[in-house]
Amino acid sequence: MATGSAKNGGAGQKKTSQNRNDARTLKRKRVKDDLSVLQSATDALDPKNPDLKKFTDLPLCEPTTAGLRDSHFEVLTDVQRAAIPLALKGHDILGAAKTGSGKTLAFIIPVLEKLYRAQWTEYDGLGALIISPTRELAVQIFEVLRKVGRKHQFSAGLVIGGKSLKEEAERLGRMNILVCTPGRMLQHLDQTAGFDVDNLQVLVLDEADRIMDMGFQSAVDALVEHLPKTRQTMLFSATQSKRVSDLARLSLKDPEYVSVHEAATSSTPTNLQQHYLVTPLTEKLDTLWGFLRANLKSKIIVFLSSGKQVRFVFESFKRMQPGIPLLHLHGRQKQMARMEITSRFTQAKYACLFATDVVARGVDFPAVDWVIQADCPEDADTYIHRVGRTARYESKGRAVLFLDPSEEKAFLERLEHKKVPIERINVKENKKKSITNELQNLCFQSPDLKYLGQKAFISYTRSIYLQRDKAVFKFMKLDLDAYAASLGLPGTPNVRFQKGEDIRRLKNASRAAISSGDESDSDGEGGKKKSKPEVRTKYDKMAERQNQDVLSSHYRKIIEEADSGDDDEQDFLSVKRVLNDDALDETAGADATTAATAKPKTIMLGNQELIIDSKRREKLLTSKKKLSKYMDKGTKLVFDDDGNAHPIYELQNENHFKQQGPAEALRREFVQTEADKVREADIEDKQLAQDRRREKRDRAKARERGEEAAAVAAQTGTQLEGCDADAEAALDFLRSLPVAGQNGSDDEDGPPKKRAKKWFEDASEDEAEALQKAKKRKSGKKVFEMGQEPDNLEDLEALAAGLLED
Ligand SMILES: Nc1ncnc2c1ncn2[C@@H]1O[C@H](COP(=O)(O)OP(=O)(O)OP(=O)(O)O)[C@@H](O)[C@H]1O
Repeated sequence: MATGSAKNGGAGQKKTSQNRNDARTLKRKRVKDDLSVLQSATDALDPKNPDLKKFTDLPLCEPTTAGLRDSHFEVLTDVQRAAIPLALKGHDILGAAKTGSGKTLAFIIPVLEKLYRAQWTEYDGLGALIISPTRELAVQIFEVLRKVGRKHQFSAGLVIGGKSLKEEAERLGRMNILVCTPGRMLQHLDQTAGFDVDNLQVLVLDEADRIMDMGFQSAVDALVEHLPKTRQTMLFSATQSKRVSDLARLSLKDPEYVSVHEAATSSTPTNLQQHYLVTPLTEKLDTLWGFLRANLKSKIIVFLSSGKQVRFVFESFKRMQPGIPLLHLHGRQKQMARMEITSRFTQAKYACLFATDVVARGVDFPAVDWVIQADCPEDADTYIHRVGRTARYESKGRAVLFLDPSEEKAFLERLEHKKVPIERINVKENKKKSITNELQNLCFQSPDLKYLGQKAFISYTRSIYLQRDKAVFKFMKLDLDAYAASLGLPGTPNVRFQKGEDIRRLKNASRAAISSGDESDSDGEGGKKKSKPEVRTKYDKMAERQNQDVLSSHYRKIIEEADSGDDDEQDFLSVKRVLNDDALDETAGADATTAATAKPKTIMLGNQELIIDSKRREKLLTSKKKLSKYMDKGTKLVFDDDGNAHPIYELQNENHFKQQGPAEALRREFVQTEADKVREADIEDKQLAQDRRREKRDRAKARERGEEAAAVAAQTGTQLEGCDADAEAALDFLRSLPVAGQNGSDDEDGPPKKRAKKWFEDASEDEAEALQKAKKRKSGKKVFEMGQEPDNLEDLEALAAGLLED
């Protein structure tokens, strides 16, 4: 039975496996047929067909179609309609379309289709590489890929750093599609053994113009060197570079230019309202604060030029509590923090995010109402990307650009050239409010905030100085002192140019040139500028005076950083504090003198020069008591019988001294007299000691007599009730007696006094005492030390015996 059944089972198994093979063959055939249908449909596809409206109109495989359907994507956007058919046909693509127009899907769908059609499996290795300039954007692309590609069997990974290289490397080998940032990817290509990209089918560069520009140039060049030339390449951005050199570097083959909005009247979304307002640099924070207070029920992104600006504005505004949740994001934050903030802002209904250009490109925050560019962007392209964070897809949005009067003309020309429609608005006069006082208070109360303010000041000044477009960013026109004051700083950080050049001097030099007509682009403003007398506020003085100790470590840090030269920023600029306070004069050194201001008032007090640099000092001059510390301390005098004053130690008149006799004889006479005095004092001391010993003996005899009387009373039976009471009475009596070595004055209550050691005390006295005690110890008797008190009867006996022996 067992065998038979086994036989039957074997036949059944054979049949099942036969069926499975048949099913597999059938499936393979079906897929092959599907693929050939798909391919013929793709070949027959007319990319310019105006009837292509929906994703279902495209020759897409079932998993992609299902993924799109489940993600509720139905209708093609312009860029998708133009780019996807060309990409499906295998063309290299150079795609440019407005922000928020759906470029991500325009490359993700062709990527999925390409690998599906190649029947890519896990054994084929890496099939597609998508590169993004920022981590935030990479994460977002990865999310879209996961959503739309959910019905596919491909494995996909995110390589953006933030994890150990080893951890990432272990998983790389199994990935079919990777979304990455250029630097991290290059690191893997160089260092991860067995990571093979020879088979790569598609390379995508999102925000290609950014990836191709200076910052990533070398990383991208090195990366492309690892990739096979046979791949398909797609480049997308809202502001596309068509530079031949860039395209050559990526070895694009006859790329198709997809520029769907080229003919449009504007390069920004039509549902975006754009405005600018002219606000001097010194009033920028006032304007920003006023704007936030007026838009508490909004979702706002505020772009600033550097991480340091972001931190300072975020920290100071947070302390002033505007009434809207504040967040901040910049590239120096840890990866986890960046992701956390991104997700919090995504979910928030009302919030204000202060950010650098790290989120200027590609990031798709939902429902942003306002984009504020508080610092002018470096160029019109950056402007377009920043404003593109609102009015995405079909939603509406508003953007406001803050311009300094010196930036207005040239930057508006740049925007016009790029077809950006923008209108001027003004801040209502009654809404204007200065927050300088609040900022000054905050900087005074918090040295950390002041430190951030100084860093923000330096980084802003530096960024303006380094800008390429000198027609827009006129460093020489900045009023640095007023700008520093507007940040709440008690003084203008002394910004230094590399290799000891002082920017202040540099500015002054060119102002001189302007006034003599040397600068061609001068509009006369620089020449008109007069050097204002330096006004120091109450806060300046308070901060200088009171914060100096707390801040010294910060300043040391700034100066050390500048000296060490490991911070690229500090390579270029550094801050040296201008120290006015006397206490810090030493540290200020020669450098401070370069920035020294008007010479302060001084007065002479005795032979001291007192600097009057504050009201406090001036007030001090009215108080005699306080002044006394600056006056001479005076000399002590003694008066002789005739009432004449003499110093305590007065040198004798030399002639008078000589008349008294030879110096050696006088010296000997003096020594002899002093020695006699000491001898007499010694005799007196010895006599005193003898008297004390005698007193002691007398007291001991008196005590002895008392005890004898007590013993006689005991023998005669004169016993009172309660012997304990007797013992206690005896104790009291004995306690009242002076113990060995104590004189009468030590009889008082209270702790025993330490005997003062006399000068020239006879050591033999101590030794004799010590000898006696040793003898008593040897004899096994209890020894009482000076000041010790008897506690019980046994102690009393010992004490009495000791007294008798004395
Ligand atoms: N066909 C579509 N139907 C509906 N919504 C879409 C479609 N395509 C894209 N979107 C949505 O439009 C928004 C913007 O898309 P996407 O981020 O791809 O824009 P983009 O062109 O890459 O923008 P940017 O230039 O700023 O990077 C996203 O929220 C996306 O989900």
